[in-house]
Amino acid sequence: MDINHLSLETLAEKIKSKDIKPSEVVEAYLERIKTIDPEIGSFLLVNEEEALRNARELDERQAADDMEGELFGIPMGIKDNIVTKDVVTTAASRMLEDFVPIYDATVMEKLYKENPVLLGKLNLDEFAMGGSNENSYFKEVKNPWNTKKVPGGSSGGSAAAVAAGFVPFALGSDTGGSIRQPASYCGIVGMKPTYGRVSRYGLIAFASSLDCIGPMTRNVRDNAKILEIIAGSNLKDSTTMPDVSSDFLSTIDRDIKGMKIAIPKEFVDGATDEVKSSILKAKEVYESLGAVVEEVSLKKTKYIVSAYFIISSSEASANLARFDGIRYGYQAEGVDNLEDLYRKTRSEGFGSEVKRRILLGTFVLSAGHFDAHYLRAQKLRTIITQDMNEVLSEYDLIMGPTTPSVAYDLGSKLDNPLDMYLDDVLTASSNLTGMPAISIPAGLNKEGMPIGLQLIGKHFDEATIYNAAYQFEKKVNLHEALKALSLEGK
Ligand SMILES: NC(=O)C[C@H](N)C(=O)O
Repeated sequence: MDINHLSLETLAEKIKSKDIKPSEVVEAYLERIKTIDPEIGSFLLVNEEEALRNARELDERQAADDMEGELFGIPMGIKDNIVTKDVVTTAASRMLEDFVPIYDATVMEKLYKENPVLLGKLNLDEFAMGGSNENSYFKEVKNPWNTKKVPGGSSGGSAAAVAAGFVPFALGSDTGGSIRQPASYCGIVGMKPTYGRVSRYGLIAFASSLDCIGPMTRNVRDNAKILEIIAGSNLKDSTTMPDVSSDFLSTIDRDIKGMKIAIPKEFVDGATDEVKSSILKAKEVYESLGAVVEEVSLKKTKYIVSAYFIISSSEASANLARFDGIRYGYQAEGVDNLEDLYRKTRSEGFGSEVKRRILLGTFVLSAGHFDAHYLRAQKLRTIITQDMNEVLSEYDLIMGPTTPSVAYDLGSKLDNPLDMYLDDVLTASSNLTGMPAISIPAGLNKEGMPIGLQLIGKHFDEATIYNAAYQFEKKVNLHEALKALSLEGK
């Protein structure tokens, strides 16, 4: 049995029926991480001893038929900007290289109630800023489909780990596309939930009005299961929404006949030919399932990237002010006075992309520039939301590519950050508007690299997204082909 490529659902069943022991599962995953991850770089920390100890405890409980929890014995990996009590959490930054949190993020508390096993913490772009995972202070991540290519970012470690069979599921975070873009590049399923669906308590803040935690999995049902577990309002995050249902699996297999789906022409126009043709094929799949797919126009698409980078950098400059060398984290040595301590700590502790964002954010928030940039970006945010809401008042979903192109060569965009920023054009609108959006595998290009299909839904209507995504996955059945192809032969 190929334990590493079973779905989470099947794995959970096999553990519950005592076909496999939690320790066998955990050992199989750890073994794969040990042999293959040195080539990929997805883990920043493997929690080996603790994971094995935990799994053996679960073995005993399995033997005693005491198997509470929907994730009993299931291994998981967590993006390293989500705090884990007593487990080093770095945000892939020198600033937090030795930071051991004293509490668990709310999503961790929710997961732990279901008895999974934490295998470790996953690599990312420093403080989640980037789209290729090359901005990690520790090491870059490589795409398991082709190790010369980027895995995407910022949740590149999470996406690569799931694609490579190192974990059946991972958590990522998405501020402008950081779950969906790497999911698309690595041929997996990544969901950015509605803003307010999942608590951000314990997520190291990048841009608080945009950040969302979400699941990354190899198939749609597993994804819905994890979101059901981590969703819910929470007193520690006042932006979470009370009283919304988080039941996605009971409606996931509904017939989608008559579902109305919009394809914005601006989303397809900017994509490469191979991505375009894959999305047009997806359109045909939806039509064959009885959905009505129509072209629409989202005229404000051209403003998305500028509004996103101005707002996210402004918020980042405020959020990252706390890293001053005094409270916690890295502290520079050999300083003369307080001013010097701040300057040296921040110069040495942050990488160049993080500094770029702090500088940009501080600039646009400063007197004289606030109205011209920050305020205008906020107005654009409202206009973009109106534009999208208008379409979603007539359609159930918006579909299009997740990214304009497939994963590119490592190093190829490092000298041109703007080029990398432009990759967020199709994903950042869901962050600006707070809408939920998923990326699912739609096909492969000639070189065998995955292409992602994005479905965007109405606020708090993840159920419709999962329903449409699952029907597509069943019809196309690509994930079976995907698991065979990724890391060919390994
Ligand atoms: N965190 C994200 O969603 C990443 C986005 N590409 C950015 O660099 O801001």
